[in-house]
Amino acid sequence: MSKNLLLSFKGNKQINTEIRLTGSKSECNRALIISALSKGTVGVENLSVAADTVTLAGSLKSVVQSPKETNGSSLTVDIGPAGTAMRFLTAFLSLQQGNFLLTGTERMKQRPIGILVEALQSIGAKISYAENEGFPPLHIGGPFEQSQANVKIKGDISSQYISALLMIAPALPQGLSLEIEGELTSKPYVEMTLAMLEQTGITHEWNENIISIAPQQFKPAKLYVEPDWSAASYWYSIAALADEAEIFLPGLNGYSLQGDSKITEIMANFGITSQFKNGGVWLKKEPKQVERKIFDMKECPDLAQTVVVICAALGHDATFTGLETLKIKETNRVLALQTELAKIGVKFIEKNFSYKLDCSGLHFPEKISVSTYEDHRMAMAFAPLALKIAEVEIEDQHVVDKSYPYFWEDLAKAGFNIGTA
Ligand SMILES: O=C(O)C1=C[C@@H](OP(=O)(O)O)[C@@H](O)[C@H](O)C1
Ligand SMILES: C=C(OP(=O)(O)O)C(=O)O
Repeated sequence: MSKNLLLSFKGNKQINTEIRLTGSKSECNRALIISALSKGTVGVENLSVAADTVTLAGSLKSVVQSPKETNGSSLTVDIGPAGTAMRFLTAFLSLQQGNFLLTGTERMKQRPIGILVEALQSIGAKISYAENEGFPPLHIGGPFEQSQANVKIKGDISSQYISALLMIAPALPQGLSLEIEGELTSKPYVEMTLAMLEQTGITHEWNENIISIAPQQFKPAKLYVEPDWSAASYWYSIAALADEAEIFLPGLNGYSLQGDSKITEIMANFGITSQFKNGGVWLKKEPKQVERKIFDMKECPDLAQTVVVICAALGHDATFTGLETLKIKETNRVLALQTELAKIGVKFIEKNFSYKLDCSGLHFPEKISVSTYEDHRMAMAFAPLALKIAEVEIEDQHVVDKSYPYFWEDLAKAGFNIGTA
């Protein structure tokens, strides 16, 4: 495990900075898979430096370059902590010639994948579990002969299963018709997948709960990756916790494919305005009484920790809904939030499928030490607390590499003091 960091912010809590964010992890993951499926017809611009996308790019390269003889040997593909890559590769590798062992971190082996595996098996894919039923690692032997085009799939556990299937659909001889059962969680991510497929000429039909994609060729295209709005959310948090803030994030636009661009709307409630000009977004802090009491995170689960910590730090009692999927992400994020918020006297209480923040005991000690549970978003959501607490120790500095490797450098640029603990 890498070193812990000590964060502090000396002097006036005024932030005035320009931060160039890396490309969206979600857009990159899709662009890389689509590009690989298109066999080079589709190119990618502005690739992210996020470790998850670097790992996915490396895995795809190793698969393409691996010898194709069928002597029974198997290529191990280890995607570490990258959940989206795990789900997308499960579908992608089913179509490739060869045998693969798809694995990841110990946490990855606890993140469910049975729904996607069953859907793929139902159309003929050859996948089996290497350890525990329903979880990675997986043995995948491809390619397969497609037995049918119709698939029923549960929509309320992870949208990544659906995106994974939609991306391989045009390359399947019969295409795919996905019937989504139950409510669809993280819907903007499915819309992002379809929009990026459209940019490469792939058409779809979406009628009620059925999404269909016929067999089609990818058209020559360049997929341009926008900076990461989930990463931008930490700058909204910094603006909210500072006394004064003016922050420019170049490259972000108001018509994003990323559902997490909803942070602009959420943070307007906290007096953080977002103005799109000069090729980016300008964040400004205006005085405002926070009134909104309910936040539904179903469409933007990756913003949950950011917004919960902002409310806690501002002593704003609010109710959160749509957090059902948080327990199966990099860590059990609900439990992690409950444990870490207790360190500033805030309770996060589960009641009838929603969570209520009780900030009545809020206090800022001289120092807190934040555990990060191998979750980049725990580190980044709690780091802005250094604007309220003299010393914030964050466990495992490299945990942020997953989506935002230059996070600490960017904080230093904005005026935070960063030392090793
Ligand atoms: O498709 C994607 O790129 C993602 C979908 C979301 O997952 P779920 O659909 O599991 O909520 C999100 O949390 C994840 O970080 C990225
Ligand atoms: C949930 C996340 O990632 P993944 O599922 O790709 O591991 C995330 O980045 O917050």
